[in-house]
Amino acid sequence: MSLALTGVTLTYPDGAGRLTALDRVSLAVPAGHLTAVAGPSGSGKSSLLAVAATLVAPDSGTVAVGGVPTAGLGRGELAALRRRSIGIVFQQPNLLASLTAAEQLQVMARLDGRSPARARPRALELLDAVGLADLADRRPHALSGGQRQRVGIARALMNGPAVLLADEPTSALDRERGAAVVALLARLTRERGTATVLVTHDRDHLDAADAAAEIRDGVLRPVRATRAAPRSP
Ligand SMILES: Nc1ncnc2c1ncn2[C@@H]1O[C@H](COP(=O)(O)OP(=O)(O)OP(=O)(O)O)[C@@H](O)[C@H]1O
Repeated sequence: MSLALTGVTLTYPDGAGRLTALDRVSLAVPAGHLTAVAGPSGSGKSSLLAVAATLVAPDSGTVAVGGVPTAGLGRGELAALRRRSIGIVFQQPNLLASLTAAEQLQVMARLDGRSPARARPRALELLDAVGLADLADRRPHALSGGQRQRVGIARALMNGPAVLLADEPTSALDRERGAAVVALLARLTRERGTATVLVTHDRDHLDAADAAAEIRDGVLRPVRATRAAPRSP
């Protein structure tokens, strides 16, 4: 299993007591599968991704990324695991204003201690995969919101992660462009073999996923078991 959360409970301080953000959550995502998790505001979606991204350690339960249990790892080892094995797509892509689309991706290689210049062919290949081959040298101000989000998705794949985590990547887009971004995530998940988790408040996006779950008050419930995703025509 490329991503496995088992019995994960996460609490936050809340006045004199604790607020349970995740309540014994288990989630297993194999390589090449997209799991979508829908839930209303405050249900625990961001907390779920933060734990899966190894940014927050759970109070109890275990997280394994690419088959590696994270519990015994130190800060440096966790940071290396995140750089190499986890890609994150944010609500807003937060692109750097002065860099072109290709350079946004090449920066990822630099952060991993590799040459940005040598990473350019891979950056161009990924921009092609997200439908932006012709826009590689555009800066963010000259890209639409949907195009910027596609750059964010390509950037998340730059280091060839085993796990791809997408935090409401459609929230700043209209319905049509949002659906296109989810379809793109589903296709890239199959093509690149990532274990992908998409969290969303929009239940309509569940249909595009291989497996669907719902989260409420920190409790995760499957709404549809794993099935083969519909193939795009
Ligand atoms: N750092 C924190 N300290 C205390 N409570 C927190 C903290 N972060 C989140 N919470 C609480 O934990 C619960 C789950 O929050 P979380 O951000 O995971 O929900 P969400 O589903 O992502 O919400 P949204 O869709 O609004 O982003 C909420 O009740 C929230 O108020």
